[in-house]
Amino acid sequence: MKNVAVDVALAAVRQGAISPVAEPVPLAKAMGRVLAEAVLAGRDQPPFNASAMDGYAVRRDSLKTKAKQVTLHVVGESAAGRAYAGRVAAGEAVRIFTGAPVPADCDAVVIQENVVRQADVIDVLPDGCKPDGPSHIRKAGQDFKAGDTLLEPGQRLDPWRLSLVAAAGLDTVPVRKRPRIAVLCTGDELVLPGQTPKPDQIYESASHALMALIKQWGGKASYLGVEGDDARALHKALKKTKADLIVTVGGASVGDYDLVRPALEKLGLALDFASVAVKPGKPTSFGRLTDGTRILSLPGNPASAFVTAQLFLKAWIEASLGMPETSPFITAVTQGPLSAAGPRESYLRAKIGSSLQGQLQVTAFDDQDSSLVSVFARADALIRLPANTLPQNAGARVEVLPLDRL
Ligand SMILES: Nc1nc2c(c(=O)[nH]1)N[C@H]1C(S)=C(S)[C@@H](COP(=O)(O)OP(=O)(O)OC[C@H]3O[C@@H](n4cnc5c(N)ncnc54)[C@H](O)[C@@H]3O)O[C@H]1N2
Ligand code: MOO
Repeated sequence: MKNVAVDVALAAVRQGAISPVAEPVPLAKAMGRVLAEAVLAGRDQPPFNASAMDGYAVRRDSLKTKAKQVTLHVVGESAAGRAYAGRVAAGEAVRIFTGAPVPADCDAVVIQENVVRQADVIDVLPDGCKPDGPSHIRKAGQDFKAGDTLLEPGQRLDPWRLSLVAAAGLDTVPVRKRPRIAVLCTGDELVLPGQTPKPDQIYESASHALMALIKQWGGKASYLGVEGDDARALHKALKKTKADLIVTVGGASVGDYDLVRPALEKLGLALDFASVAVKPGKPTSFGRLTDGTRILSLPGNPASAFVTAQLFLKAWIEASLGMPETSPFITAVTQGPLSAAGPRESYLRAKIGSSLQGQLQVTAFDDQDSSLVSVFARADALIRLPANTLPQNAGARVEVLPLDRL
């Protein structure tokens, strides 16, 4: 397959994912990891009828009266973690606190604001005696019930899902192993930040973003550094790398110094596709080496590398973690006119906002050159224009891919 459409490339990348492997991790280290198994509830939550307020647990029929207020005897106390185990008869009450088990005989809690207490006697004021008033009781299992599936395999653990795992009582979670991804940059013109560039050199700026994105998306990133435009050195660096996926950056196009492909071919590269009809990012390729290592070659222009990473690297990682395929797109209205797309599916760096009417709006940056690092640093979304999209007027609805900004 030579030059393929984005959806064809995406299908090939997902097809080329590695098989997910499970490993247990402590809950404290599970943030961002993807579940290998469903999380089931072992017991009801709450496990007992619990008071939602501080006050007095009573039998509702004790509150039925024609008088203005009811007098009850306080026979005990139920605190969170220290239940009252005795019986409660009509005319009796138990002092109770938020989160404490409601005694078996009681079916309502009168909040303490509606009570006047003297020693072991309470007078329930009229506001506390309403027969159809709230019970202030959280029923056992209101949150979830024993046996419920709380989380599905393939779901990523975020702070709120971690809380749910903790509420189910698990201290260890079965998650999918993070695929190992090595990033190699190429080009004689590149020096590392902190080094002194010659007048014809620039700083290597793509790998830091790619490594951070790999980690955010669930991979284990390692940096192979920068190799110059030297076929033998490239071959050597690639040959000794142990990874599930090697991401190369730069040297992917058709110039005399685009030496990544020949170096990979010496290692038995079999390509699924050699380039993609996408702008930016055309010189993106994917395949595997004889030893099974997957190869994703991204173009060197930073914006091209970041757009193709967003599309293909993310999809590969998610498929290798066994995550379900979901569409990342939302719809918004373009604030300005947009030029025609041309024969490649196009991704414009853009900023999302909202109008006074609450409509989601998106504004493409004027300069869409694929070398621009500064524009990506300001963008929070990509506008997707299918191949051959005609010029769009301001106000047209467009598909938008929000970036995973922190
Ligand atoms: N005659 C043609 N020329 C080009 C074509 C083409 O089809 N025919 N394609 C163009 C397109 S599209 C792109 S995108 C670029 C990509 O080329 P490469 O992947 O070979 O990338 P390089 O030439 O190595 O670098 C391009 C550009 O990016 C800078 N770069 C590279 N790596 C980094 C890095 N890690 N950090 C910062 N900047 C980096 C590099 O200095 C170049 O300026 O090819 C077009 N040419
Ligand atoms: O595809 Mo290149 O990435 O257009 O600049």
